[in-house]
Parts: sequence; structure tokens; C-alpha cells
Amino acid sequence: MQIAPSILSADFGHLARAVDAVEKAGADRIHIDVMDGLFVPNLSFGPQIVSVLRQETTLPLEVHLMVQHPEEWVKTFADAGADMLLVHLEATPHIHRALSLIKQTGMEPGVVINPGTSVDAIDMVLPIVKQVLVMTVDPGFGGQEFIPEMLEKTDELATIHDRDESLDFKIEIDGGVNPGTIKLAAKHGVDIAVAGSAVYDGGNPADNLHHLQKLAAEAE
Ligand SMILES: O=C(CO)[C@H](O)[C@H](O)COP(=O)(O)O
Repeated sequence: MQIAPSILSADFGHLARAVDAVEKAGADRIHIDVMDGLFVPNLSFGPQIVSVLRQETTLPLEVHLMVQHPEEWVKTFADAGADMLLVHLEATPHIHRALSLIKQTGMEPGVVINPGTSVDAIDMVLPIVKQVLVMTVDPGFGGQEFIPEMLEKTDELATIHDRDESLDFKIEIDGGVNPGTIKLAAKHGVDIAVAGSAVYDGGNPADNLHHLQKLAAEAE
């Protein structure tokens, strides 16, 4: 399982340092949460932060758009240097258009579902995406409690993926991933786990990341 550190819980005054710490510690990608204060009740980063971090790291930058009408922002984040762009089904009536636009730019398209959304709802876009992100908290804030029932969805996605050779997506979870929950996730088809507070909120980010990687590997 890959771990994607989320910089939402990093020290905003030293973001480049926060990315550097996990890059040196062997992180696979960096997760950047973009929030518009409308789709979710919080504000965070914009494309400028993605551009700046693009100069600081060679790690893939995975941008999680928690914004209304994400299709309007695809070119902006491609120009900023995002490698993967993840958009919420719930944020647009045009999810197919949004994912197709992302694909056209050369970024990897990913679809995200909130805890209240079922896997059935994304059935028609699974052939386009490279990632399906299952939210394991209601989006908007770091440090929330993991919702274990969401792993029924990762199991379902793993079954769908294994049944159909033409599908080519990774299964990701986001929210409440910590040393206590990562072992459970590793048993439920999860390929990538986003971790914010468990990496950056207390202690040494490199040690925290190594601990999560070790626990995940033991559980697999
Ligand atoms: O999308 C998110 C919240 O909406 C996040 O990626 C968030 O950073 C996860 O934080 P934590 O690992 O502390 O739960």
C-alpha cells in the first residue's frame, strides 16, 4: 500500500520543508487538498501552492479538488503542475466531462465519493479513471474519526476491478488514517492511503510515515 501524506496538517509556514521531509523518507506522492468554502466548509490551498511545490519536489502531486464545478479548474491545475486531479462526483452534474477534460490534459483522472455516496453512482465513469478515492470521513477537515463502514466500498471496488480486465484504477482512502486504522484498511483492497495528521501532527513526519508504512506492510 502506498501512503500519500496530506499537507493539510503540515506547518503552512514551511510547506516546502514538510514535503522535503516525507520525500526523503520515501513517500510515494503528495496529497494536496483544495477547498473552496462552498463544497466543503473550509478554505485551504489554491493553484499557486501547487505551482510552488512543483518546483520543490519530483514526487507526483495529487490534487484533491473539494470545490464546486471542478471542471472549470482543470486547465489551471494542469498548468500548475498537478499529476493527478481528483474530483468529487457530488460537486458537479458533469462528472464525465470533468474526468474527460482531466484526461485530455495528460493528468491522471480520479473520482472521489463522499461517505453518503455509493459505488453504484460511479459505475459509468470507472472506465475513464486511474483512481477512485473513497472518503473515510466527511471532507473538509483533517483529524476526524475514520468511518470503518466505508471499507465495504473499497471491498466492492476491488471486486469490480478484479472482475473486469479493462478497468485500470487504484483504490484510495482519505480521512482518519492512523496507526490504528491503517491495518484494517490494508485488508480491504486499499492501494493508497492518504494520511494528514498521522504524518504531520506531532512527532517527526519521517518517523510517522515509516511507522504507517511498516504497519500497512505487516497487515497485507
Ligand atoms: O481531504 C481531506 C479532508 O477533507 C484530507 O486529505 C485530510 O488532510 C485528511 O486528514 P487526516 O489524515 O488527518 O484525517
